[in-house]
Amino acid sequence: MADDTLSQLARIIKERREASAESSYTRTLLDAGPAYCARKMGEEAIETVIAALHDSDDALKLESADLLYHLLVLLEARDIPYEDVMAVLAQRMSAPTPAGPQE
Ligand SMILES: N=c1c2ncn([C@@H]3O[C@H](COP(=O)(O)OP(=O)(O)OP(=O)(O)O)[C@@H](O)[C@H]3O)c2ncn1[C@@H]1O[C@H](COP(=O)(O)O)[C@@H](O)[C@H]1O
Repeated sequence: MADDTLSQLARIIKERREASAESSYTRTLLDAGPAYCARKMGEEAIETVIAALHDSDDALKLESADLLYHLLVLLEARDIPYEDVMAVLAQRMSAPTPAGPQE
């Protein structure tokens, strides 16, 4: 279900390449290019860290949603299919788990 939501959002973001910039925030991000999208994602990552350290669970959920959206936009800006990232994760799940940090 959650994975389905992400894949649907990735599809909508791709479709927004054809939308008008006036009607679509995503289109304005894509028009600004990968470097701008990367900067926006970095800002959202920092806001997520701050929420994790100082804010409520609800605030962290909202920042996490912003972060996931901006990551998907960045992948689209770089023409990297969302499914390729999922394939990397799936491959890791089927591989032996690496050792964790040493004490
Ligand atoms: N999931 C999201 C989503 N999450 C976060 N955001 C936007 O990401 C921005 C968060 O960045 P900031 O906190 O920096 O907000 P900001 O200061 O307004 O942004 P800037 O002016 O600095 O760019 C906000 O404007 C949020 O509205 C999103 N914008 C769109 N979507 C989805 O993307 C799809 C396409 O949206 P449109 O492109 O708007 O049609 C739709 O399904 C939307 O629900």
